[in-house]
Amino acid sequence: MIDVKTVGFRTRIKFCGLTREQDVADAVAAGADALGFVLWPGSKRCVDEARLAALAARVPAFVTRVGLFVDQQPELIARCAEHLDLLQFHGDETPAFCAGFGRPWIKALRMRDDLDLHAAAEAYAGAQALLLDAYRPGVPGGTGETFDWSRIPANLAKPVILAGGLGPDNVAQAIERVRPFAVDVSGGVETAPGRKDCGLLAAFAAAVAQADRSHRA
Ligand SMILES: O=C(O)c1ccccc1N[C@@H]1O[C@H](COP(=O)(O)O)[C@@H](O)[C@H]1O
Repeated sequence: MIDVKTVGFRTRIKFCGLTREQDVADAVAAGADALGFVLWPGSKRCVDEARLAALAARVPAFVTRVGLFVDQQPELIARCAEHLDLLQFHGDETPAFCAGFGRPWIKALRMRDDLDLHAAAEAYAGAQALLLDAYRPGVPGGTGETFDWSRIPANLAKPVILAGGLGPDNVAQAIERVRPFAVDVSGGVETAPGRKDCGLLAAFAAAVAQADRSHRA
């Protein structure tokens, strides 16, 4: 397991749900480590394969291109993977399904009351990390809601990507409480679904950097 308390550690940032070239540029300028593209048609942030290709081509080296899927056809995922560095599975995909595309992957888990995180970490042992998001029945993600961060055990066997209702105003508190490997945000840096705001992207990244500095002090 990664020791996030190591001197020099910095909390990684994933901005998710990008749909516009300018937002890609703004997110990279703000200091993004990863950019997420939603391929699930049920989302207002969904991009089709052509848009994915166009946006992914704008992402510079050393910034990870992440594709988000919710229980989708393997043929679509395989085609999209050509433009992606990492796959994010946000539905009920099995570990075997997630591992079937020859790409690194992460598994999103929605924090339902009965979720056993240790068991999930064991089941999804092949994942690069677990992304933890709020649970709302019938909605696979992107709810803009937080969850009880104290439910995340410190000794989980996988790196944690904390998501769900984060924004410039609460991300520092979230980092202080959880010490995740990375934070993931969509709605908290938008003016409308799929439309990121340059100022909010920068404010979010600044809040993460400030939280990291406070931790080291
Ligand atoms: O963003 C979406 O529309 C979406 C749809 C379906 C599954 C996941 C989705 N987004 C993911 O949810 C987290 C949390 O979103 P928010 O910050 O609370 O708005 C987001 O980071 C995406 O990874």
